[in-house]
Amino acid sequence: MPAVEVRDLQVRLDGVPILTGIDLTVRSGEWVTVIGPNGAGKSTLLRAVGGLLPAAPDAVRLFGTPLGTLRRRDRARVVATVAQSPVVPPGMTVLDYVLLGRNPYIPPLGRESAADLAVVQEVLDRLDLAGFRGRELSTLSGGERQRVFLARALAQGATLLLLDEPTSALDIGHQQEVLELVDQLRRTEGLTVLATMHDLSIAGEYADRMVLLAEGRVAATGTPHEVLTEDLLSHHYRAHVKVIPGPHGPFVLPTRPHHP
Ligand SMILES: Nc1ncnc2c1ncn2[C@@H]1O[C@H](COP(=O)(O)OP(=O)(O)OP(=O)(O)O)[C@@H](O)[C@H]1O
Repeated sequence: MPAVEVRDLQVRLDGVPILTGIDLTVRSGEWVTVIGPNGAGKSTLLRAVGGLLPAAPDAVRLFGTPLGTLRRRDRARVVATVAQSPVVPPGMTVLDYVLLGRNPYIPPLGRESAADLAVVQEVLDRLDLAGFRGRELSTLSGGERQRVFLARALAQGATLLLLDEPTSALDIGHQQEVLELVDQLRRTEGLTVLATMHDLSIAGEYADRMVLLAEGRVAATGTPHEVLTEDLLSHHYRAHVKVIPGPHGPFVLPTRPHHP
């Protein structure tokens, strides 16, 4: 059974059509990355799949269950989202923020258990964040904060991870560390990943399949080799690029246009 099934998804925001006729299947254990120019609708698609938009709940099924029939708490055990700029409650420490990921497991009016704290500590260790436990989020650098957002999602223990630009603020070392960790969790814990990324070479290295969105519609879908082509990218991004083969996927290099 697929982890994500999207059929003919239409999203309008404030009367404006943002996504039109989107079909998308993500198999269990697969890593699918959505690419596309600014404003194409990538974040909106992830928000719709994560149940964060009221639009068309019947157009999305998670592990066979229509999204609209899942209660919030049950949904949170199935799908965890790392948004581009999550809202952070003022004054909150890293530990308390990552503990929010355990909310779906804490009984109403109850407190976190020792097991919840152990899960959080393990995630903090894995993401190189143990030394930041007591720090207020507002005092962290952009990259440190981005790792904390991912930590909260991993602490949630959901099988489907939605990552909206998870590495945009990270240096190349931390980019690799975070993406390798997610890929390792995918292989060892059977996580399914649906991500958006602007770095096309990195996107192609990690994804099994890619979806190119343009103006709210699916313009292409397939393996990184099928989607990351000079023709498709120059047409939809209006960019001059060179695509060269790499060991884990094509490398996409922006090149300056020729001037006569
Ligand atoms: N409430 C709204 N009303 C009207 N238009 C909206 C609303 N919210 C988002 N949009 C528009 O929807 C389009 C898609 O936005 P979205 O954030 O999904 O794009 P994206 O592909 O993730 O872009 P980026 O690469 O810049 O992050 C944009 O043109 C945006 O301006």
